[in-house]
Amino acid sequence: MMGVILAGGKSKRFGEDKLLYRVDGKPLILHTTERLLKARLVEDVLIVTSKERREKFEDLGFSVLVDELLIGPIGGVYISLKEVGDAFVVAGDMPRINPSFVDLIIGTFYKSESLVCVPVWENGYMEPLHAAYSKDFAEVLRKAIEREEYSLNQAIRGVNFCEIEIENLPPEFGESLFNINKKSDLKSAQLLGQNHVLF
Ligand SMILES: Nc1nc2c(ncn2[C@@H]2O[C@H](COP(=O)(O)OP(=O)(O)OP(=O)(O)O)[C@@H](O)[C@H]2O)c(=O)[nH]1
Ligand SMILES: [Mg+2]
Repeated sequence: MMGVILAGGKSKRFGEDKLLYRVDGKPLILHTTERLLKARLVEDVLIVTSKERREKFEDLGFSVLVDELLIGPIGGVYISLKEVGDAFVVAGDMPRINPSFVDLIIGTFYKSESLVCVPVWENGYMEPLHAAYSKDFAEVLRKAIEREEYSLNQAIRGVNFCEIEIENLPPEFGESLFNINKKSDLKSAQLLGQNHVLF
């Protein structure tokens, strides 16, 4: 299926466009896309961002879908499913994506009858920005957006979805969910990079 990378956020906590910020010699978003493309079940990737940033990502060599809504991740997921059908969606700020974990989620999705397959922590916390979505979920999202209900988590909880329990998996799969929100998160990203060999 298509890999979709959400890149329409404001990077408020980071203080400048985090997805173009260079980490280990290249923009953060390239770390995310390169890892996502290593998943066997991801055919290609697509960036979903604002009109203003379209060119910046095209210059990096990506296909770009413009998010006119900019109401948060729910809008990016909605537009992608409408445009490309089934998709594996991640946030652009996830430089430690584990391709085997992505394949596990997509494989589980294909075997299930669910509209969404999403990793879930023991405490119930869901990771909707590292999840497989059916094109049929677009209609559910359209209705939620129409009602001005912009919580992706709430929309998922309203349908038949499958949960992938993170704590039951190898610990390096959990690292896949690590994301960069503040400048200080970069330190942990680099440390992980030096100490762990994922594949
Ligand atoms: N297409 C799209 N992507 C979004 C939108 N809002 C957030 N994202 C992306 O979703 C991912 C996770 O969001 P956050 O970690 O909160 O990133 P952010 O919104 O840029 O950062 P903050 O402003 O600090 O919250 C990031 O890759 C964002 O670029 C949106 O309205 N549309
Ligand atoms: Mg984040």
